Amino acid sequence: AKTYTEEDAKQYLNKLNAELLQHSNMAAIAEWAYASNITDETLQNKLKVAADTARFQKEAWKETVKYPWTTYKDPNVRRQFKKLSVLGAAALPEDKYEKLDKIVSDMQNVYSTAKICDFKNREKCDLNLEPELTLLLAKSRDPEELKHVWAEFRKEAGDKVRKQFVQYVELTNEAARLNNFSDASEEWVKDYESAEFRNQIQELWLQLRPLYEQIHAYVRRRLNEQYGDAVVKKDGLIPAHLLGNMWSQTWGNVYDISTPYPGKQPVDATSAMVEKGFDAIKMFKMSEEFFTSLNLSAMPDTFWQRSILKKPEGRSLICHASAWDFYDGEDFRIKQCTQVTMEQLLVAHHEMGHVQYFLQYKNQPASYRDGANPGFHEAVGDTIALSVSTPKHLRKVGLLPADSKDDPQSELNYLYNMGLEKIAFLPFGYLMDLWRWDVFKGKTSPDNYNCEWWRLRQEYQGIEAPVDRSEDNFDPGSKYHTIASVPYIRYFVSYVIQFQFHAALCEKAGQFDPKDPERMPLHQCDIYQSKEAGNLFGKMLSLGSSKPWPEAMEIVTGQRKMDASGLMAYFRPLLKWLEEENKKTGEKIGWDASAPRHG
Ligand SMILES: C=C(C[SeH])C(=O)N1CCC[C@H]1C(=O)O
Ligand SMILES: [Zn+2]
Repeated sequence: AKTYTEEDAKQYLNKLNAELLQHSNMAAIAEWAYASNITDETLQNKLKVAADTARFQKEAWKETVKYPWTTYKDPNVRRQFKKLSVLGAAALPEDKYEKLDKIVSDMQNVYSTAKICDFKNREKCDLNLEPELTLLLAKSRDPEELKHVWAEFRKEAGDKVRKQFVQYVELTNEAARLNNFSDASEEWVKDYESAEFRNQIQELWLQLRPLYEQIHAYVRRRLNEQYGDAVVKKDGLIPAHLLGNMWSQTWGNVYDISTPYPGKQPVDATSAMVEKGFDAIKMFKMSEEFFTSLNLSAMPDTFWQRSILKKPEGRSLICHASAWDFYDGEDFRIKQCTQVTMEQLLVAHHEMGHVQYFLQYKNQPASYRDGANPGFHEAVGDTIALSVSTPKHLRKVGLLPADSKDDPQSELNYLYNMGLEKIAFLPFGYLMDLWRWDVFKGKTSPDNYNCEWWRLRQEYQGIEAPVDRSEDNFDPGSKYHTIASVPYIRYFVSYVIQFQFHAALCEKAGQFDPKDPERMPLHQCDIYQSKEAGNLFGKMLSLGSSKPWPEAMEIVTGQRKMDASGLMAYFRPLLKWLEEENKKTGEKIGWDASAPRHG
């Protein structure tokens, strides 16, 4: 019989690694072909290649688990076997695997091709989420038009996939149990490698909730001024359609109707980008240049040849922005239906952060080609974008008027605008998987999917639906990650740790001193062209998932915990101002959890 010594195991890992990369490359090519051009044949090809890959993974797994890897001495060998011993969805019988893959593909198709009729011109019925509905929700100040867009999209997207989603939950849980998890929620948090992870997240939310309640109270007051009591009550829940975003997850698009100090220098570079003739390529070239200024990697030629950076005409595709690793060390791509706006410039940096991570760990073995944990992968680009967003940096690159200066009121406006992106997001980033964890555990059953969703939206975000909701609706399914089976707590983690990374890199760049934060405020820091900061970041990025994430965290920040210190330091001046302002206007902070439901 074959022996399974540690030496044998190392040989086995080398052989298996090459095969895994080869299959991952083929699977990525087939997935890209479908996501960038949705047709019956690209779907069939994707399902076939995925089934072949699953068959290979299952065969490999049967061999992998024969190795007594927990007895091996080399922690690196043990760690690779630990990761390779979780087979994932490929553990399902082949017919069920294909059924699950088809369901998720079809749900993405429904979501990505959903179209509605225009509010004003009911004959025009070809409005897509990107770019038309996104633009309407950002720019319209007509509550009735906003309500129409909000409700009609949900009819065409989430409501249409409710039945498939129920089957998706059953199959995903079946796969998790075949991997010895009690349900899919346990498998979804495994990469955080801590039994305390969900408690840590809850602790962070309790620490950050006061900050959220302050900005919520201020925005509610400004929306009440804008739209009146009949549309927005002064002390209740904020109707979801007024917040400038299809999911009310970031509120940057209501900055211009809630500016603390109007008439000061702009904080948004969109008009300058349009004026200077920016296009998608220029936005991504600008992002690449920031990374190379840090002594991090440029994009390989194939990136510019094969990425899709503008929405192609005349075909269906998944527009939701994504970054792709093709696991051959050369082929890395982004697919983004880019619009020329500041918000999209930041999304471009977000996606380029993913590709930078791919590039930094491209020599790691297959099982280590991931973020230290999924939150790390989401935090790379956003960390850089915290520097890019500063008025100082935007002036330096000619995207804000050079003569503008950083007077206290302009600074507050800037911090408020950042708060509308980063603080407003926190409860949404948390509740997405609070809802799904309970669905996978069976605590939330199909007959109260939507009721539970709106209970969480009310409890955590203090928002409500602008029109009546029932179990005929399926609003969670109108969010991409729900129907694409992409976990979401990674973004909550990212929005916390990106400020820890920013504080540490700013310190390294000599732009922040935690012992004297007043001297150089963290929100003014721009690490542009700091090779010291870039080298420190690169040291962590190159590890991939080869070490437990606290070790990766320690490389950058000198300590091993995920904590709110960076975020609180960054927003301290804003919190102080919001508390004073809300006290001055006598705002009620928070909302009644049992406030009567709208409509
Ligand atoms: C841009 C991406 C691709 Se990973 C994304 O899905 N994000 C980035 C921020 C939160 C989340 C969302 O859009 O819901
Ligand atoms: Zn991302």
